[in-house]
Amino acid sequence: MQLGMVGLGRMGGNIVRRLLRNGHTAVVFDQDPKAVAALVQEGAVGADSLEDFVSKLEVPRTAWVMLPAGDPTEVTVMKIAGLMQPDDVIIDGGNSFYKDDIRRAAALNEKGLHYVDVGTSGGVWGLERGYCMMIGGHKEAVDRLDPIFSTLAPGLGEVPRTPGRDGRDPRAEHGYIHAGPSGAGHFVKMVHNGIEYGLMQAYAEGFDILKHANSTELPEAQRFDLNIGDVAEVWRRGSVVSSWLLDLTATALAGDENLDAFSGHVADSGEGRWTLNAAIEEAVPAHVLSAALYARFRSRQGATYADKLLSAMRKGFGGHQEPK
Ligand SMILES: O=C(O)[C@H](O)[C@@H](O)[C@H](O)[C@H](O)COP(=O)(O)O
Repeated sequence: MQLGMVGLGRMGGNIVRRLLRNGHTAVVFDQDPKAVAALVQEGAVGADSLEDFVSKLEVPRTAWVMLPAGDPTEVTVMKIAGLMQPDDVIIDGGNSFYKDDIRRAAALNEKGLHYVDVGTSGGVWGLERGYCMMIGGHKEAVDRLDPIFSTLAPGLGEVPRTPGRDGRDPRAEHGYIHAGPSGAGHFVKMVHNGIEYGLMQAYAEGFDILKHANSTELPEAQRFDLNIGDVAEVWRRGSVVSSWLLDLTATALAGDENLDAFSGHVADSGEGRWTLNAAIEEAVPAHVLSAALYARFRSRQGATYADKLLSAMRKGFGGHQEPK
């Protein structure tokens, strides 16, 4: 099947590669002509503008937009929509806010176009391992795109089948779901990323405690000089907390246990905040996910104003002096 791809960064470029390697064809466009040229070398058809891109797509057209969420995606989706014909499909595969999907889908549906939101997980490993996809949109469009999704997905692989799933939608165990109408795909991906923050924070805090087990604050007999790289490694083997995030942790610690290459400043691109907004709108308690998001904010500050205020209060009621 032919797919058009706009945005040939780490995700878009590798999605096209995985499709080309598995017998599909692709038309590609990026602001950077070098990114286009690289994929043309690998068998894609290149385009030098969005107009050229749309003109090279087979009817009914399928254009996947893989750009940063917000303005870049909004502007590109709307521009492509203006160039397309009824029954064509635009896929937003980035990490868009689900309410933007709902709005965009309604605007595109008025023109007879389909809008499909695809939450895509797998990062730079997706080319080889496949991408986990959470899809929202009209059944007709999602079903039409099945050859693309089934190729991009990891497939059954070596993951043992879940007992009791016989007779259920087989797409889930192949690594993709049609979650519901427009926005549902990115809604599920948003919560996935909220959980990602919480899991990452849990590992980070646990390893911090292990790393400081030799603290001079502790009685000497209770100090442990632990090899935390080995702890990460052993937990990968049969422990309850084994996971891919732990695998990545073990790899990082095997490279440099002190993590000197990192400043400790941790960014966030929106999904964790949106997950908490959803929790508030649903009145669902989300203690861990909130704490994980705030830990990221905290990582970007030294001593905060709040910390100084805590010191001021301790000094006030107890005469405790904190060194400046
Ligand atoms: O599932 C994934 O493959 C990742 O979650 C991916 O989507 C991306 O790496 C995150 O968006 C980073 O999110 P933060 O910048 O918010 O950590």
